[in-house]
Amino acid sequence: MTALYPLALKLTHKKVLIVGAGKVALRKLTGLLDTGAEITVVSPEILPEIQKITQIKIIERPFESEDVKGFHIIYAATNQPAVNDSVAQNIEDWQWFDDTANPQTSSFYTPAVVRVDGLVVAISTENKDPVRAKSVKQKLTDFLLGSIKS
Ligand SMILES: C[C@@]1(CC(=O)O)C2=NC(=C\c3[nH]c(c(CCC(=O)O)c3CC(=O)O)Cc3[nH]c(c(CC(=O)O)c3CCC(=O)O)/C=C3\N/C(=C\2)[C@@H](CCC(=O)O)[C@]3(C)CC(=O)O)/[C@H]1CCC(=O)O
Ligand SMILES: NC(=O)c1ccc[n+]([C@@H]2O[C@H](COP(=O)([O-])OP(=O)(O)OC[C@H]3O[C@@H](n4cnc5c(N)ncnc54)[C@H](O)[C@@H]3O)[C@@H](O)[C@H]2O)c1
Repeated sequence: MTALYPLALKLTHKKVLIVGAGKVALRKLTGLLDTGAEITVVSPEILPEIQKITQIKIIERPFESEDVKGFHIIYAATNQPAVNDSVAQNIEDWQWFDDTANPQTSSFYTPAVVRVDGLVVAISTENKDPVRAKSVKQKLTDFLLGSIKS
């Protein structure tokens, strides 16, 4: 596999679309909320925790192919692989796309992120072991918090 390339992106005023509004979508949203991105969610059913978020636009219906137009970053996070695939098929070359359940069609993956004392550390397993990314995040957080105290 070719090497992945990490970036620290400024997302202020960038347009982000999340297709689906379940548990995975909520996790992506949680990571994006403080970034200044302009976030839209499209999904027929919306988790109550997502419904409560005031600074995002919610479109309460199934995905339509035109929805991806103009978005810089698009996540497919539905529980329907065929819907995620139809999002992928409408992505243009300049758009960044993450099918949260399909590395083949994705052009990036979402890392686990640690923010401690002015450091931002992103941990990726190159999509091989997300649970390991979560566990390394916890250990690194404990280590960094410990190193601040000492
Ligand atoms: C790091 C984190 C960031 C985030 O999501 O924001 C993240 N997953 C997290 C948690 C988590 N993921 C899963 C569980 C349930 C475990 C269980 O069942 O016990 C939990 C734990 C939980 O939920 O607590 C399962 C899982 N995840 C993926 C699949 C594959 C699939 O669906 O096919 C499966 C099913 C696997 C299976 O069933 O075998 C795929 C992806 N998960 C990624 C990221 C990307 C790759 C990152 C990398 O390179 O390592 C990618 C490709 C999605 C993407 O790129 O968007 C976040 C850490 C939370 C934190 O920060 O605390
Ligand atoms: N990336 C990860 O970390 C991870 C972890 C576990 C599972 N998964 C995968 O992600 C999928 C989603 O998981 P979840 O727990 O969020 O599921 P979920 O059931 O909580 O949510 C699915 C969402 O998709 C929406 N949806 C269904 N059809 C749609 C359509 N036509 N248009 C737009 N939205 C539509 C539903 O309304 C719902 O909001 C799972 O099926 C699994 O394959 C990924």
